[in-house]
Amino acid sequence: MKVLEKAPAKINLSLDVLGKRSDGYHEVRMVMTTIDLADRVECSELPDNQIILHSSAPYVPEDERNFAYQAAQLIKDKYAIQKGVEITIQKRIPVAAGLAGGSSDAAAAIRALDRLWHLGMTYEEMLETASMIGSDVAFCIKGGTALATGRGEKISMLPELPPCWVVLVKPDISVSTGEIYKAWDHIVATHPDVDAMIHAISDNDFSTICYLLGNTLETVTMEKVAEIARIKEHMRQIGAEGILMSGSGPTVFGLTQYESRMQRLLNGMKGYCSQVYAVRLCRPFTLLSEYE
Ligand SMILES: C[C@@](CO)(OP(=O)(O)O)[C@H](O)COP(=O)(O)OP(=O)(O)OC[C@H]1O[C@@H](n2ccc(N)nc2=O)[C@H](O)[C@@H]1O
Ligand SMILES: Nc1ncnc2c1ncn2[C@@H]1O[C@H](COP(=O)(O)OP(=O)(O)O)[C@@H](O)[C@H]1O
Repeated sequence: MKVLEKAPAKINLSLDVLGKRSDGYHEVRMVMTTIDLADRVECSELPDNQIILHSSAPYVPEDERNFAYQAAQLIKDKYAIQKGVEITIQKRIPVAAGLAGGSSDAAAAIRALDRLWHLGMTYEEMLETASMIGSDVAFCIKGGTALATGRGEKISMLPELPPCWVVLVKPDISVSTGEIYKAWDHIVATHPDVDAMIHAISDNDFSTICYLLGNTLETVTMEKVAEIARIKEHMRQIGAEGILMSGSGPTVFGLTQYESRMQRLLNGMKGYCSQVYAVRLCRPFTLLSEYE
């Protein structure tokens, strides 16, 4: 038997850091949403007790360092599964981009293995496994639009965003999430208004959502990657209604409700950067346990 799951990328609409915790992580408050730029994760049962993983992208580990591999190992241990699995990941999400590609692959593997091995996992059980892999994996279990708190693993679902286009521009450079958080400790931070963003989403108010976009990590990454400021300025000139860096970066996204403006952004930014995508938003997943 084979099970296929889509693994969509996320963007952060509002990302605030409240401070450093005693466990080394940072306490965050962030509003995130999934977008229709997605990897594909396929899980096929193997008769013998092993995990094999293939990825279509270079530089993505295919052993226990891969987050989807870790998901399979954790589930096999927790549910005492004596069978194996072959995981094939077709990567479309740029790697180390602030788009949570690896986290979403892990979440997709959890959903896929729940179906493959008929485990009947509840959402809470999936969240528990997700949190053992990485901070962003819990959000990726259901996707959609949500508030994430704690180190990112506590999820409260929010209403869906008004429909819009998301244009993504990924500079040809990668940053380390850990280093960006560490550098944040030494800056005078600006704090986005996360509560106002939640209200704007509840009001379905697209222009206020655009106005309130904010990411406290942006200043840090911008100091390291000068191109981010240039991309933002270029997108502003073309006419994106809201512009922000996602996560720890370096990907910048622009929002627009107009197809003509999306086309202008896509064409304008393609001449400027090699990795440019225009996508829609994604609805949250309905989990198998929620059908019952
Ligand atoms: C910044 C965000 C925003 O959504 O996304 P990305 O830029 O990675 O997409 C996340 O907080 C990233 O989450 P994730 O990528 O899962 O991070 P993890 O693997 O858990 O942690 C990587 C490293 O980042 C730091 N870290 C992460 C999360 C957090 N709340 N505080 C931290 O200080 C820690 O140093 C940790 O060792
Ligand atoms: N399935 C995966 N896809 C991509 N990267 C992965 C995966 N599993 C583990 N990784 C590791 O995680 C690192 C961060 O990848 P990614 O999740 O794409 O970053 P970000 O959260 O910044 O978007 C990569 O450099 C890679 O070594």
